[in-house]
Amino acid sequence: MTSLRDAGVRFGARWIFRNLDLSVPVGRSLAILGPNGRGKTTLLRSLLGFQQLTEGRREAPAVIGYVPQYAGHEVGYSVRQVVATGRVARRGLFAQPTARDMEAADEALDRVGMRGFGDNRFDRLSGGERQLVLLARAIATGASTLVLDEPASALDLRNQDRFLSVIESLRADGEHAILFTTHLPQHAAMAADDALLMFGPDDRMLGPVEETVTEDAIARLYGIPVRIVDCDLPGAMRPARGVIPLFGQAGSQP
Ligand SMILES: Nc1ncnc2c1ncn2[C@@H]1O[C@H](COP(=O)(O)OP(=O)(O)OP(=O)(O)O)[C@@H](O)[C@H]1O
Repeated sequence: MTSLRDAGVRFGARWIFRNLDLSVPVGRSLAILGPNGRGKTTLLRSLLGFQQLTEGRREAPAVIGYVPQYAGHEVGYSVRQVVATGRVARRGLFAQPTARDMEAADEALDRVGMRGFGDNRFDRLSGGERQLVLLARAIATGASTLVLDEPASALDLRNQDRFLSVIESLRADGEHAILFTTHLPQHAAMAADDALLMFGPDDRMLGPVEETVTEDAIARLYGIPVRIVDCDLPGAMRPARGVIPLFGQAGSQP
């Protein structure tokens, strides 16, 4: 279980969030939504223990799989080596990957559809390819909690679909607690059990996506009207949910 209790973070005089109670048990996923600068990364960093809380308490497992918003360049390392670092991290700074670590790295790469890139140099991958590799690295840690900061921001539509399937399979295996931030409410609707909508430091909505990712709530969050469309296509594994932003209509909002 990863949780925050009565948590708050303040930078100078500005509270980013406060009075926050949040817990994500194994077997569930939580999407965190909010406009730019609202505090999503600060919240994830607080959950990871990288950001000290100004008030409140944090409870988390010793190892968390983390996909940062911006990756270092890892100059000269192969994709497999980068993914394998996810496994050795828990054994100490100077540990070397074993044959089993490399095997686990390949399995994780398989899971995100990047096995064929294993021998490529990580620093020569595209932005979207790197995001998938970093997701594989987080999976390869074997951690039960995965914290993903905008993990799909550079992915094309096909790879967004792949990413959503990976999250879904991690959720279905009942062995992971998953938290991710996103600017795409449809990703929350498709891959999360619960959503946290950050309206302001002390103003938020937290609950099942069916109750939180609604046209009214998303319009209030971004100041843009949206329409939510459910599509139940014949032969599809399950219904799809789309959130369509009505660009150019913000002025007509109350
Ligand atoms: N260490 C810090 N000191 C002071 N202010 C900070 C610090 N870290 C973040 N901030 C500020 O806190 C606010 C929240 O930042 P954060 O990165 O958490 O937002 P975000 O919701 O993740 O934004 P985005 O969607 O643009 O990635 C921003 O205004 C940022 O400038």
